[in-house]
Amino acid sequence: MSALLEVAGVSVAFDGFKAINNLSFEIEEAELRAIIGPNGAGKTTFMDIVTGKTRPDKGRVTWGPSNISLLRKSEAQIARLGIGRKFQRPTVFEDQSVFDNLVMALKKPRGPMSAILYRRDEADTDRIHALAEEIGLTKELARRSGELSHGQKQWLEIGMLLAQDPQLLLVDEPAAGMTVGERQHTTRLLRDVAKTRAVIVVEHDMEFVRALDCRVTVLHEGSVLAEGTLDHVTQDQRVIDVYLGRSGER
Ligand SMILES: Nc1ncnc2c1ncn2[C@@H]1O[C@H](COP(=O)(O)OP(=O)(O)OP(=O)(O)O)[C@@H](O)[C@H]1O
Repeated sequence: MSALLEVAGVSVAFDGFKAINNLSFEIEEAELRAIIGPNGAGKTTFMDIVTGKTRPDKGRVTWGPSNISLLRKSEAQIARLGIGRKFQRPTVFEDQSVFDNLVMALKKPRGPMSAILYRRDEADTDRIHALAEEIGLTKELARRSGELSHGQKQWLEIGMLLAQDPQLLLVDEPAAGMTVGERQHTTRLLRDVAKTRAVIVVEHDMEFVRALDCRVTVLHEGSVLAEGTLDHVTQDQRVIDVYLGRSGER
C-alpha cells in the first residue's frame, strides 16, 4: 500500500541553521502517529512544511494515491486537498453557539454566490449532530462556545476540522492544559478519528502518548532519530540521551 503522505529527503534552513535535515517520513491512511522529540527538534517546522506554511529548500512532499506534490501548493489548496491542522490554542468563535461554529465549518461550495444562496438543509443538520456526537458535545450544542471548558473548546475545534472531512489531521499538543478526564476523552476521540483518517499528534506528554497506543516517531535535529512502539523508542539509548534523560520525568 502506498503512503498517504510521504516526506522524502526534506531539508530547510533558517539563516544557515538546518531546522529540518534530510527528513523522511511516511504515514498511511487511517493511521494514528505520535511525534515526539526535544524542543527545537523540528516538529513544528515539519507541520509547517506539510501544510504549505514553510517551503523546504530541498526534498519531496507527496500526497494521496496519485502522489501529488504539495511543494507548489498554497496553504488553502493543501487544506482543500484534505489536510487539516489544529494549533495548540483553541480558536473557536466564542460568541457563537457550538452548533453555529460547526455550521460555519461545514465543507460547502465556495464563492460569494454560494455563500449568499446557502441554506442549511436537513443533511447539514444531521451532519452537525453526528459531529457533535463524535466529539462528545451533543448536550452543549446550544451553548455559547465561550462558556465551554478548555477541553471542550479543543474538541469543538477538532469537530470543526472534521466538518471539512480531512484525510489527515495534524494536532499540536492536544493534551496541554487539560484535566485528567478531558485527556481521557481526547485520547478516545483521537483514536476514534484515526479509524477513518490519518492523525499525527505532536506531543511532549509521555503519559498521553502511551495512552494513544500508536506508532511513535522521534525527531531530533530535524531528522528521524527512532521510530516504532513507545516501548521500542523509549528503550533506545539515543532517545534517552537526547530527550528522555533530560527531564528525568518523561
Ligand atoms: N521562522 C524561523 N526562523 C528562524 N528559526 C526558526 C524558524 N522556525 C523555526 N526555527 C528554528 O528551527 C528549530 C526547530 O524549531 P521547531 O519549532 O520546528 O521545533 P519543535 O520541535 O517544534 O520545538 P518545540 O517542542 O519547542 O515546539 C529551532 O531551533 C527554531 O528556533
